[in-house]
Amino acid sequence: MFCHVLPSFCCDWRHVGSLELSSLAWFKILEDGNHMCSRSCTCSFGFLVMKFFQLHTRHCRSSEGLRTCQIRFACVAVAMAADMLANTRVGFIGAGQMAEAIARGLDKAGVVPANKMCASDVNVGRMKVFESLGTSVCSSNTKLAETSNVLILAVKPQVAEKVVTDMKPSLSKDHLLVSIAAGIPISKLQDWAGEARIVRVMPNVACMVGETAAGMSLGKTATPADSDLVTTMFESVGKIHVVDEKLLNAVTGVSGSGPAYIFMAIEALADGGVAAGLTRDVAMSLAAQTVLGSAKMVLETKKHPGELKDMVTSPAGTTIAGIRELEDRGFRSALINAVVAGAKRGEEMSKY
Ligand SMILES: NC(=O)C1=CN([C@@H]2O[C@H](COP(=O)(O)OP(=O)(O)OC[C@H]3O[C@@H](n4cnc5c(N)ncnc54)[C@H](OP(=O)(O)O)[C@@H]3O)[C@@H](O)[C@H]2O)C=CC1
Ligand SMILES: O=C(O)[C@@H]1CCC=N1
Repeated sequence: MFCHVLPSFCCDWRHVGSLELSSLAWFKILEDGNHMCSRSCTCSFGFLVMKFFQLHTRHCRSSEGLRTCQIRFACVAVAMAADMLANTRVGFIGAGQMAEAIARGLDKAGVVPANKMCASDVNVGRMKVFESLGTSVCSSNTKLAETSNVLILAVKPQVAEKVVTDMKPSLSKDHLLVSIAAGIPISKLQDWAGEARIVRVMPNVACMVGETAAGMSLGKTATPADSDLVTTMFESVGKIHVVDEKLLNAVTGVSGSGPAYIFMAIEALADGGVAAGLTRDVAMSLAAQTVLGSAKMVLETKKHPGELKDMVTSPAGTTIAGIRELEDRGFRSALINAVVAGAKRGEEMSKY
């Protein structure tokens, strides 16, 4: 069955921009896939499995054939993803809030276990935090480059140039540098880093709970396999979209900075609840759960938020009274302006 399916399958797989493999490697993966399936069924590479399922559906006419092939492709997907991640050693340059959020998320998802991550930071306290996660720590960024093939640049943008240029002699084309620094263009990162392959990602802090919203753009020498690896890593802690690099500042405005706006909204909703007589605990729980439920409704129903808002709004009822207040005070306009201001600030930062 594989002999029948494989040629067009390989073709499709390449078409979606994945690993380039010789046919021998493919057969090894197929064999390993069968072996791994029995012991790795719980592997969290659902998106890869789905890709394989979708691609394969075109090749199977009978439901029995489809089922058998789906199982085999699932095995292949698991084997490929495991193979890709097996050689990945993630090093965090800067062990601050975002590095911790990503490290915790990757470890929790089982995609990169803590013992395959390392961090370096000028702040000893932050290194201790990473040690407590079970990762190793390095005494310098240069040492980090010696032990890690995927480096996540997680220092503040203001120090990024010095940090990366200091590391340049220890970077080679075998390193993938994933920068999460706001506003720093790939062209500058490439100049500072020399031969390392560059991917720029704008995630948000919700990596920590597996619900990040991220955008990414690839540098010129980054490969489809790099794209797959970064996608796998960030899909294990949320959602990631590939965007044109010029739109990454817009991503920063919406979802990079967005959690801060939503935290403020939750705090303000809870304050309102307290003002109306609720205890702080109950008000906070109601406010946070309301944001969670509303976001889920947008994502799961795929209905326009305006339509969902109308579902809540009874004629002459309580909600329209509240909406009128918000409209009077420019609620929507304030959010739109906040996103645009964040994006504009990202553009300014890219010019330093
Ligand atoms: N916070 C967020 O929600 C998001 C942040 N980002 C981006 O992520 C990056 C990190 O942000 P964040 O985690 O908030 O920042 P943090 O300040 O929490 O983390 C940066 C860490 O890097 C350390 N550091 C400073 N200089 C060096 C150096 N030379 N070598 C190694 N480590 C060093 C800092 O130490 P010290 O404090 O002592 O200087 C600090 O511990 C930024 O570029 C930001 O734009 C992207 C998306 C979201
Ligand atoms: O405020 C900042 O600059 C960073 C980037 C996105 C979120 N925090």
